Amino acid sequence: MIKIAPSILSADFAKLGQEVAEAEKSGADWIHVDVMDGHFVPNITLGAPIVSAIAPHTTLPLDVHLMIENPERYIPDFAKAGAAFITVHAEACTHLHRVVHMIKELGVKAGVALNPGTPASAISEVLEDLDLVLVMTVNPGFGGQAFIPRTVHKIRQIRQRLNELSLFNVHIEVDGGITSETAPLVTEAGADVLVAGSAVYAQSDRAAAISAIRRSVGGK
Ligand SMILES: O=C(CO)[C@H](O)[C@H](O)COP(=O)(O)O
Repeated sequence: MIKIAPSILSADFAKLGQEVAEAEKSGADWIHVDVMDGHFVPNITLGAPIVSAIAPHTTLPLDVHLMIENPERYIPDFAKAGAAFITVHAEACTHLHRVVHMIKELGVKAGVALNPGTPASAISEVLEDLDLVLVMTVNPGFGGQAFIPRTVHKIRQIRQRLNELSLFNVHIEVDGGITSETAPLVTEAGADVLVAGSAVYAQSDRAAAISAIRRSVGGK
């Protein structure tokens, strides 16, 4: 079953509680929260207090994507704030294995993200410890960017490796430029969680937007 995770990066920040509640009512599966620090990526968004503030407005899993340097400094705060998943970037972690285990020891599911320029091999030594691999299909930092087609082969490569290792429960999430046109390309390659920012939150009818993405991948 394909999961759709609207990214609140494209939501109205002045009414985030309502925005996450509306996404849930409109058929979303997870809520994706983009945390940016102005160092790892050239944009600043939000921190753990905002995650705490939106948590009571939804029953959906909060999928927190840390686009920050030194994520280990903030992981306990995001766990306490109610994150169901915490994803760190391979490029931001000198001690990736330690960081992944830190997330898991806090009782949170652990993900690692790869930028478009980072090969799948960057996570080969931690693959068996992960709940989720996030393949960035744009360079992180901003919503509304164009999907990078070259990232599709990496999704296929990672799904193949997960299958070889019998790791059938590890999610492959994609993020950036996901629309009804690009969603079939990534699900065919093996992605099962689709982050969609502008394709959901920039639309006036969020339920129709989520349905359109779901239909594009065969309603799976
Ligand atoms: O992580 C992100 C940007 O770094 C966002 O989640 C992503 O860009 C979603 O926006 P859109 O669907 O509009 O591309």
